[in-house]
Formats: sequence, C-alpha cells, structure tokens
Amino acid sequence: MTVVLGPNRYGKAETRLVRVARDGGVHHLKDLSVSTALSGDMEAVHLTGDNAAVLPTDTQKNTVYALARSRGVDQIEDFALALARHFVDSQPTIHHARVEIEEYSWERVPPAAGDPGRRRHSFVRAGTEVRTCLVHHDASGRTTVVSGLKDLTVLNSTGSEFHGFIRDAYTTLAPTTERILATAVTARWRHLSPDAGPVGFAESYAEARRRLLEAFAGTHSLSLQQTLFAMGRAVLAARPEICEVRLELPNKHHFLVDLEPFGLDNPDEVYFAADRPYGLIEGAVLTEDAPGAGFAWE
Ligand SMILES: O=c1[nH]c(=O)c2[nH]c(=O)[nH]c2[nH]1
Repeated sequence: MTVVLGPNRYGKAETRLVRVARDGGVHHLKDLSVSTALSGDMEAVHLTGDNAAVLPTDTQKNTVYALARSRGVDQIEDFALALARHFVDSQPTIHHARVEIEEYSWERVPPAAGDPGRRRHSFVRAGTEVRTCLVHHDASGRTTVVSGLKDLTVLNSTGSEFHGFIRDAYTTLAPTTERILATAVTARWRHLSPDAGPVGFAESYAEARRRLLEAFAGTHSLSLQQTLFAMGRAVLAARPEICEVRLELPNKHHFLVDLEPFGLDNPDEVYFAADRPYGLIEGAVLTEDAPGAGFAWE
C-alpha cells in the first residue's frame, strides 16, 4: 500500500491580542483572537521531519503582535490581509495563508452623574456579539475576504407563525400563528473583491449588520427559513460589494407554559426558554451572478 500526504496546513490558533491606542488621554481598545494557518512546501516536514520549509507557529504568533505595533489595527479584514500577504510574500516555501480573526467589542463606561467628561480609559464588554473575518491569500495573488458576526442574539415577541408543515405518525407539534422567534445569528458574507470598494470594511460591516437586524425585525415570519432568506437578501440588496451571505440560525425555542393546573390562563405571556435541543436552520443566499467562491469559505 502506498500512502500520500493529503491537504494540510499548520499555524497558531487563537492568538489573543489587545491593543491600546493612546490618543492623548483618550484610549481606544482592540480585542482580537487571531488564528493563522499556512500551507506550501510541507512534504518534507511530514515525511522526514525536515523543518527547513517551516515558519514556526511561534513566529506566526510573534508576527501578529509585531504587525499590531508596526502598522496598527483598525478594521480586522485589513489586519488579516496584511498578515496573510506578509507570510506568503516573505517566505518562498509558504504558498497560501489563511487568517481568521474574531473581534470582541468594548464600550466606554458611561460618565458618572455630575461628571460630564467622557470616560477616557474605562471600558465595559459590549454583550456577547463577536465580529469575524476570514481571509485567504495565495502566491498566485488570489485573495478572498469573508466578513461576519456571531452570537448576535435577537428575538421577535410576535410576528412569527409556523404551520402547514408535514404531519406524520411522529408529529406532535401544534401549528401556531403566534410564537416567539429567537435566534443567535451567525452570519458571514463574501466580498467580491479584497478591498471592500470605496466604502471600506468599517462601513460595509456596519451596514450589513444593520440590514440583517432590519430584516429580522421587519419580516413577518412563517418560518425561520423564510426569515433566513429575507436576511441574506436584505444584505445583498443593499451592499453591492457583497455577493454571498451564509447564515446559521439556531431556533431558540420558547414554549408557552401550561398554567391550567394552577387555575391560570396563559394568553401568550409566560414562556419556558428551552436550551436544547434546538432547531438549526442554515443556508446561503447569493446574487445570481456571484463568481465561484474558490477557497473563500475553507
Ligand atoms: O421556523 C421553523 N422552521 C422549522 O423547520 C421548524 N421545525 C420545527 O419543529 N419548528 C420550526 N420552526
């Protein structure tokens, strides 16, 4: 039997980077988790242990910190692109770089009563929402950028129905014209080009996020699948720099509690927020002319 080496990559996962930009006495915070993965001429290291082509994962981690200092960190997509290009362009044995970044957002602590000055260096974590990006760059100059977010938890307390579904021998679910619809959105969107056009990644991200929220809130939902498509379509309709949106929407079920044993009615008021199992609705929404994704999602 002959065996051969298949696809492989290696890197440093989840390098935690906090950067404080000091603008006089006013500080700005970036809080990131950066994962790098490289591939290229890696037959020898796998087959014989010859490390001559290997840029150590420790060096990859150091590069994250060094570039944070030498070029700063603004939009995570731009930072990921700089890292990916650095690895591929500086090392002949590295043919492909994959850089994935998560950004945790912080808000300023509000000013105290009677102290109108804004807080200059005190922050509070802004919820659980995480901004994400995934960048690929290879030695032939192909570059892809996927932006996104995860753990964006949203809830509509009305405007959601679910009925007309298949009923078989195992179906017990009652059709409903009134339910809570709640989900923790994971959304990722593929850019047509690695520079986000003239708007830049800051505005592109803010607007895509806004369209997702508007579509979730503004869709009278007959299913979470319908809401998923409406959310993806809303982003694509508003953002010409984006050609594909992929969504993962866990259905965070809220069950009306039966209060009859206690002599109480329950007119859509008291719910049990179930933890698991949960429905998981996943889908991609693309423009008709979206170019092939290549390695963008890998
Ligand atoms: O929006 C929904 N889609 C489903 O496919 C489904 N299945 C289910 O049990 N509840 C729901 N809700």
